[in-house]
Amino acid sequence: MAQIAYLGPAGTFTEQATRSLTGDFDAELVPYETVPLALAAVRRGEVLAAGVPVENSVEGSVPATLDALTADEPLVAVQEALLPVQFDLLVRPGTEQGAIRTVASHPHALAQVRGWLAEHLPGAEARATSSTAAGAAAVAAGEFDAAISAPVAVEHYPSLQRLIGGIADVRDAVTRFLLVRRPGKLPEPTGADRTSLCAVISDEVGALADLLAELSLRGINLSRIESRPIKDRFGEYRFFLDFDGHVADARIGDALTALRRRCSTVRFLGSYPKADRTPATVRPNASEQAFLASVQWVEDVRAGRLA
Ligand SMILES: O=C(O)C(=O)C[C@]1(C(=O)O)C=C[C@@H](O)C=C1
Repeated sequence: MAQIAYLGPAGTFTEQATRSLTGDFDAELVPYETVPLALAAVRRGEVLAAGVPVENSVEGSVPATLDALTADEPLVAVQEALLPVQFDLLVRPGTEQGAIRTVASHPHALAQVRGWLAEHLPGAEARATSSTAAGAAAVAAGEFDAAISAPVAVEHYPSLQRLIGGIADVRDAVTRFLLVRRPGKLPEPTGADRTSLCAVISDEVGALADLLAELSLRGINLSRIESRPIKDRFGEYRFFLDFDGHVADARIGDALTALRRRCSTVRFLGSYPKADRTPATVRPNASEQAFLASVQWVEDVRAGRLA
């Protein structure tokens, strides 16, 4: 049976998302304490893939995931999932709301309930844990008074109880997750795909604008751009780009050849079906037929068949 890593322990949002991503095949889910550890297990071949959180509609990208994706040997995303995110406040039985002095959770989760905590637990101190479920485990162990957890967590920590449910500063908050593997056969194009990559450009006038122009000139819709510092050289950045389309599509392949020439480093991070299955809108002069016909035209000119 395939083993799939996820950010654990049991009861995280990532576990839930990874279960939905691996629902089609027999998989044993293996918890890891951090995203870098889960991705390292994929790189070593200890597990087939890992489910990782990548961005949240309220708090933005998950830096640990972006950094770990590019820190070492290449990995590629093969599937994507979106999960609505609301939280429970878990406590040991008998704990009253007024007695809560410490609240533990993942920093991304704490950021998504900052307003709620200020209003309902103004005296409580927020404590960061490696995941929401790690917060619940710490409360069960008596280290903190309460945890901000995924609604599924209470099933995994029977010594805890839900004091309050449905907590969220933003009602319709969503987190996006990826299933990541070592490079191999890519998912087939579906017409509703996303391509992710990471590019390093030189520090010169217009470099980022020129990179983006390569996409817009080919009618490619950019859905996310994010920069992360390179870390060992102050002022230099990696740009993470997500755009509509599959590397098998002519316009995307053409754009990638241009980016490869323009950027000092390009790392392909996958072409995979979009979770919401919204097809890419492609203008006529960027369609597959338009690209293939223009390549054919150049071949005919080169072969002396056309002028
Ligand atoms: O701690 C968890 O439960 C996670 O799966 C991590 C994570 C995140 O990194 O954003 C996932 C979803 C929520 O947005 C809060 C925390």
